[in-house]
This record gives sequence, C-alpha cells and structure tokens, in this order.
Amino acid sequence: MSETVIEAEGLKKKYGDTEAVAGIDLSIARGEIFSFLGPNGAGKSTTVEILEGFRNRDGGSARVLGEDPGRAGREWRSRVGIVWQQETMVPKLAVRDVVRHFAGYYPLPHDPDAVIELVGLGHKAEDLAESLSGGQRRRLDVALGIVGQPELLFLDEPTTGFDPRARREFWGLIRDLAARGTTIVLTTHYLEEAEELADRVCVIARGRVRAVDTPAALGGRASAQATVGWLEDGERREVLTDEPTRVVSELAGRFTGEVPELSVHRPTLEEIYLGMVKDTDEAEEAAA
Ligand SMILES: Nc1ncnc2c1ncn2[C@@H]1O[C@H](COP(=O)(O)OP(=O)(O)OP(=O)(O)O)[C@@H](O)[C@H]1O
Repeated sequence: MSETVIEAEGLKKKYGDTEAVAGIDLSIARGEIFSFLGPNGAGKSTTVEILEGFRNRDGGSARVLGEDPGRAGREWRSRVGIVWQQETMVPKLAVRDVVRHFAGYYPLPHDPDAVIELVGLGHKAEDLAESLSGGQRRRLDVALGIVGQPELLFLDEPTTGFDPRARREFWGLIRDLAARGTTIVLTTHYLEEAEELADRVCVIARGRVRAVDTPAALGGRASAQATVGWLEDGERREVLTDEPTRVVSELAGRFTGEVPELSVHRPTLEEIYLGMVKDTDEAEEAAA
C-alpha cells in the first residue's frame, strides 16, 4: 500500500456568505503528482491554503504528512515547499545569495548551486534577482520552493510566463522530483500542463470536488466515442463511433490504401473539463 501524504474529509470554509469550500474529501499518496483544476473562484486556493496550514478551516478534518496542518509547527513546515501564485518577496541580492539565504531556513537543504542549475538559472546566478525576466523570476520562485528538499511541494500556477521550452524543462524537473518521492500538489489553469504532469486531476467547481481521475480517464474520456473523419468525393465525412479501429480498417479496405485526410479524434481533456464545469453551473443555477 502506498503511503498517504494528504488526507482530508469534509473540508469547509466560508468567507462571510461565500461558501468557498463546501465539503471536500481528498486522499493523495506519496510521490503522486496531483493537480487541481477549476474555474476562477472555485475554491482551489482556499483548499490548498488549508492544507498548507495558512488558512483555518471551518469544518472537516485534514492530515498532511501525518499532522493537522492547522496546528503543525516549524519542523512540519520545513518538510513542505510552496511556490505561491504571487512572486516570493526576495531581498535585494544576487540569485545565488537569495537561494543560499532561503536554504539557511531548512535543516537539510539541497546544495543551492545545484538547485540554481536545476531550474536553469546557472547563467544568471551572479545577477540581481530583481533584474530577472518574468519567466526567470518564476524559476527562482521554484528554486526557493524546492531548496529545502521538501517531502511535499505545493505549486500554484508555477509556469505562468514560461516560454514553451522552459515549460517543458520545468515539467521534466517536476517529474524527476516526483520520481524521487516528492509529493506534488499542482494548481494550474493550463490543461496541457495537467495532462502532461498529473497522475490524477481533481476538478473543483463551486467549492466541491466534481471528479478525480487520471487525465486519460477523467469524465469517461477513455471510453468516450471517437470521431473518425476523412475526405471522400471532395467532401469531409465524419462518423461518431465506439469502434474507431473497425471504422478505420473498413475505410482502409474501401480506399485500398491511404484514406485521404484521415483523422481520429477523442475528446481532449479541455473539452471534458469545460463540459464538467458547464454542467455544474447549469445544475446549480437550476437548483437555485
Ligand atoms: N480572503 C478572502 N476573503 C473573502 N473571500 C474570499 C477570500 N479568498 C477567497 N475568497 C472567495 O472564495 C471563493 C474561492 O476563492 P479561491 O481563491 O479559493 O478560488 P480559486 O479556485 O483558487 O480561484 P482562482 O483560480 O481565481 O485562483 C471566491 O468566491 C473568492 O472570491
């Protein structure tokens, strides 16, 4: 049995009349990359802040690395890394000195120079942190989140401002951390990022969990019907089918070879996600 790092039951949080978190259950295993998806204002940050120990819950229970995050102390905090949505405030120092400075807060930090290399800032190590570009600044935030060698890493929109290559490099870094046993809780609005990285995604809408599954299977995606398309007599043809392989082999037989402009399309994670969020809105509006 894999070790459970985060366990929450019935989490609740209200801000005035706003029920930001309305009863959330979660179970996240060691080494898992677990991604929250959901529209603006869905309750993701509030949930994550409760798990990080930065926000009090109004109801429910939570265990994170074996402790209640609402009561845990310094030793527990040193085992948790956080990359906030906002840039971390840093002193007016060179990148290397900023990372060394933060490493000093932890009992068993990584080598700061190795972390700087890992996030791709080796060539900027002597530059002032405030002179970095937006994407480079975000890499520094990631460096500060991992320098303490956390067992559990929270990443809130970590790749905002990254160029496509930097984003792919970052994904590699996160996979490596998870492969070495770090549990990663990722909040992102990039569906592609969730699909690439997450072992499981959790869709939150209006303060509740709407679905938890692998990106490939979310919302019945793996078994959803496929659309097979091709060109015939100058016209685009399409069929919706449970058996795309059979349709394609029939087409291959009929065309005796290459089928013109053949395509097979299953719903993307984005299509499934948008459908789920729309259904939630419609159901709640109907109930209101
Ligand atoms: N400090 C606060 N005071 C009052 N209301 C708040 C506070 N923080 C969040 N809320 C409200 O709680 C709800 C959930 O907000 P939350 O920040 O958890 O959503 P989110 O899913 O993280 O959104 P986003 O994707 O925009 O970051 C929203 O309606 C928000 O306006």
